[in-house]
Amino acid sequence: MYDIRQWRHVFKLDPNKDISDSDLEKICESGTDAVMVGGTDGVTIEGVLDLMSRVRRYTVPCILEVSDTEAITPGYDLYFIPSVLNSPELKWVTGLHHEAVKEYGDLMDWDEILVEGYCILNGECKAAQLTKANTALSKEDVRAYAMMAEKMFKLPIFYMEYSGIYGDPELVHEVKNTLDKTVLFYGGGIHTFDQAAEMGKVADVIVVGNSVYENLEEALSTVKAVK
Ligand SMILES: CC(C)=CCC/C(C)=C/CC/C(C)=C/CC/C(C)=C/CC/C(C)=C/CC/C(C)=C/CC/C(C)=C/COP(=O)(O)OP(=O)(O)O
Ligand SMILES: O=P(O)(O)OC[C@@H](O)CO
Ligand SMILES: [Mg+2]
Repeated sequence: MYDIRQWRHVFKLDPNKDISDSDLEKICESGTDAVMVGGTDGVTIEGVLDLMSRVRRYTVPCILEVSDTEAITPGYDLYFIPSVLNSPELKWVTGLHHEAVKEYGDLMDWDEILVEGYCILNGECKAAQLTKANTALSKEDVRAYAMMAEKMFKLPIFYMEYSGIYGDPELVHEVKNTLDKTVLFYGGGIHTFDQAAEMGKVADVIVVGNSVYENLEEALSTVKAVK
């Protein structure tokens, strides 16, 4: 139904932040491949439902990136489920997932669910703090997580998460060369056309989050940089 291997660009909206109708229209009509709803903190069912109903006015695919079992609702096109491969706490790798599948497993349409193998690389970001991710990683460490995601666990997505800071395009390039089928998502610190173009050359899909709330016109320019 949705072929993420064709995607190049995703906007990530935070249910914990306000966005006006006119800004949301620009985002949804920008030519991005999808709008993903997700955040680390303050993710409530009200926020998730509000963004879903407002993004639904447009034809752009709408994804919920699940970070809290209390804030899941039917009605999204796809559900992305993060599993933080470099967290030492089982809870963030398979623990919460086990609880959620116990509760919703029989109701779930598994064709709508894609697991993201997360590798968090900015130790200062909220997701790293929450999951106590080990971000002191060498190139070999990151490549090994990518290989595990693809070859061992057959995950559809490997997500290099720098949330809040611009990452290392050379490392992203190395990881891209490690992957064959698994789609490489890059997210973090993309604000400008040039940054999007640079990361877009090495990652399959770039994710643009916070800059939407900081400088929307520049954020919109990132779509044209990769498409
Ligand atoms: C009928 C019905 C309800 C259907 C739906 C079925 C369905 C989809 C069920 C889900 C089943 C399932 C397996 C759920 C998993 C549950 C879960 C809670 C998993 C844990 C996820 C996880 C590891 C979270 C940790 C944090 C994380 C990695 C978040 C990702 C998003 C992220 C990094 C955002 C950036 O953060 P932000 O808040 O924007 O940070 P700043 O403010 O600093 O920018
Ligand atoms: O907010 P930014 O830094 O753009 O990061 C995007 C996304 O990877 C966050 O999960
Ligand atoms: Mg954010």
